[in-house]
Amino acid sequence: MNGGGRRRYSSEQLLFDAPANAGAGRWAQQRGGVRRGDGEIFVSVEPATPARLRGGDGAAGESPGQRQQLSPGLLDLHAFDTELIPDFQVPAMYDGAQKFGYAHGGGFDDPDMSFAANKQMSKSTVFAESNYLKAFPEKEKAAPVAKIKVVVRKRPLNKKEITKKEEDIIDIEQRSNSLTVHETKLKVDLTEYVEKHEFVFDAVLDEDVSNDEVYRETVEPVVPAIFNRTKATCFAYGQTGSGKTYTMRPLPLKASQDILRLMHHTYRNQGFQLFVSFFEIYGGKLFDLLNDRRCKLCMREDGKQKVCIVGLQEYRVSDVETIQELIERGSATRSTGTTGANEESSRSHAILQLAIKKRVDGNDSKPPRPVGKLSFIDLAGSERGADTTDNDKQTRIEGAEINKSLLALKECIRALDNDQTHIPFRGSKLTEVLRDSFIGDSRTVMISCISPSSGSCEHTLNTLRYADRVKSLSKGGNAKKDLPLAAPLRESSPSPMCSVVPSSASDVMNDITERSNFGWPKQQYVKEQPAPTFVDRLPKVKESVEFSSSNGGYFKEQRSKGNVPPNVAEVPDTMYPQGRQQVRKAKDPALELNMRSSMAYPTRRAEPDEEDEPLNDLLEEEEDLVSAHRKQVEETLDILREEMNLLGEADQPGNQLDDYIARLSGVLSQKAAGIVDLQARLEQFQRRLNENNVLLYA
Ligand SMILES: Nc1ncnc2c1ncn2[C@@H]1O[C@H](COP(=O)(O)OP(=O)(O)OP(=O)(O)O)[C@@H](O)[C@H]1O
Repeated sequence: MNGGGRRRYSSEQLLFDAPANAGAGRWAQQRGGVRRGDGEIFVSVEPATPARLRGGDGAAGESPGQRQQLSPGLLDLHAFDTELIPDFQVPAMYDGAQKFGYAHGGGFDDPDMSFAANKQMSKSTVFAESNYLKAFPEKEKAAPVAKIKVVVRKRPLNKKEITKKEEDIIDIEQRSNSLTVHETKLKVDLTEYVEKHEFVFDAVLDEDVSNDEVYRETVEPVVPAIFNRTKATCFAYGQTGSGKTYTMRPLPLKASQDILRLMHHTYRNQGFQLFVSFFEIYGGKLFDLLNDRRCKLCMREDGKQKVCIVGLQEYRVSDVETIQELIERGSATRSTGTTGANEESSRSHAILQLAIKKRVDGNDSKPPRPVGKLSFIDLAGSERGADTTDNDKQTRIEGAEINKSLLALKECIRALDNDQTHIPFRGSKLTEVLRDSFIGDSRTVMISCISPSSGSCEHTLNTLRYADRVKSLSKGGNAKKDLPLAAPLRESSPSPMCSVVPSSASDVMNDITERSNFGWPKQQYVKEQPAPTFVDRLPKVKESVEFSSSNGGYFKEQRSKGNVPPNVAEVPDTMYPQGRQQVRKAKDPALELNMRSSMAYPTRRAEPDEEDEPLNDLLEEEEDLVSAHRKQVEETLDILREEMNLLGEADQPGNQLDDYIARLSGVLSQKAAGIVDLQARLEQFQRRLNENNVLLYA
């Protein structure tokens, strides 16, 4: 499809390209001050005004057809024509958004680095941007659109992290789309060393990149495609507080502006219409955020296994102001809570969909035909699973549910990765709802949000590994994997990243990648390197410790190799390859001292007895965890058998629906309980490792 060795997807080979994760964010934080009257059908006609949004009298000039644009409460998520279309060249939106009014740092961007929680999009900006419609250039250029694009965005250190003197451990190399995580680790003898993890993605965005730039890098290129029957999905994934909501919040509005611009210019008089819906998945249930979560939505499958959301309201919109008000209203209704890392953390997955439909035969009385769709998903935080053991019951239930959907997402990704014909979309509400967005002609943009702080290192690595896995989907599984850096760095030329084949997404999106410098010359874009205050290039020493990446038997393995306790803490020479000076920022002398001391090589030989006691405990706990895992796998197999029987019986004529529902419900609860239990054990073990200052590969 996209050439360059990219995997081809057909409607049989269901595509699920997104990794997932979760977040809490609010696309807009405050109520927009505009409410729809109870039970009223909201119709927006152009140009809509807030008064109309209140559902008051129909505006002059509306046609009767326009006044009945609320969809009939049954949104067929699969109503799109899934016939595959060849790769197409879609028209680019326009030449440089800045030219038409997207000023840097203005509009919906948030230049405030102090992390103010509630940020409002300025009304004046919105109204001003409506005027861009008039300025839309006739000239268009063709731009290929990658099937999957994985972008990483690093946020700045926040006040709390700065106060705690946490280090920024992420180096971003925008020119090569690579980033490096510097992880401080402890050997089993408690000596420290720094391990580098390098990743390459389709784009990496550092803390200075604005939301406008994020939009241009991620969603803008796919917008024109949805006029060509494409379903595009944009996800934010990352740990709590990593910036998912901050990143996602402005995107739908910016996309709506571009969609309207295309509707009013390129596709003028072609009968296209734009519809907005906004719902959340909370506790495994669906709620309409544009209906004040008043009633629970039902997801149904029709005879053709198409998923429909019964009761979800869709609003036809034709101006930016109305869309903004709807987004604000939905965002304000969204479920949020507090986590350790984020005071206003999303508890739900929020899904905002912009659907393009077309009038049938220019006739307003017939329901318009779905053409394409753009979905924005702000997922709940990826480590919310930790809450399952630490918090109150409600939080634990939320955590379990979030875990379930994230696990289901992973399962879908794994299944796609293995070219399985059956993709387990039914694993969670989230994957069920998203199913149609990943089959047929789809485009997926995943934005992995990461925190720069040393305290978040483990979560950051998890997020990046997840992103890496998704990226590998887009290129037939040969993505550069996150490696402990030993062999590849030693064997490769001075700059290991040079040896990395660019991702196929990058191949396909050459001109977009060119624009990853966001429209201005690369030179300008690259941050000026501060004068190095500390160069942590290590002396070349012989690597003597091998690390096992397998979870089971790490300690045993170390012991059998005689590495416990190790004689001398040696640092693999490959961690900081010669020929490439790793410049890191030492923020103050104390920190510099710290960094230096973390590089020191203690030579004290630990007494075996000193080391053995905690180690034996850990060994025992490790064994317990592995046994529990084994037991869980066995139980899962039993459950699977039970499910197969259940399905077999369900296919028999005259089967009892009640019995089926009850048994299925039991099976699912059992499954979920097993996973939650194992997760709790795993977290307990991780905590113990941390208490003992032992860090392992994730
Ligand atoms: N790139 C950024 N620049 C400045 N501030 C940011 C950036 N990213 C995030 N923030 C700030 O960090 C805080 C947490 O961000 P946000 O709520 O988006 O995280 P989240 O990933 O959605 O968290 P959760 O999963 O808990 O909902 C917010 O106050 C936000 O304003």
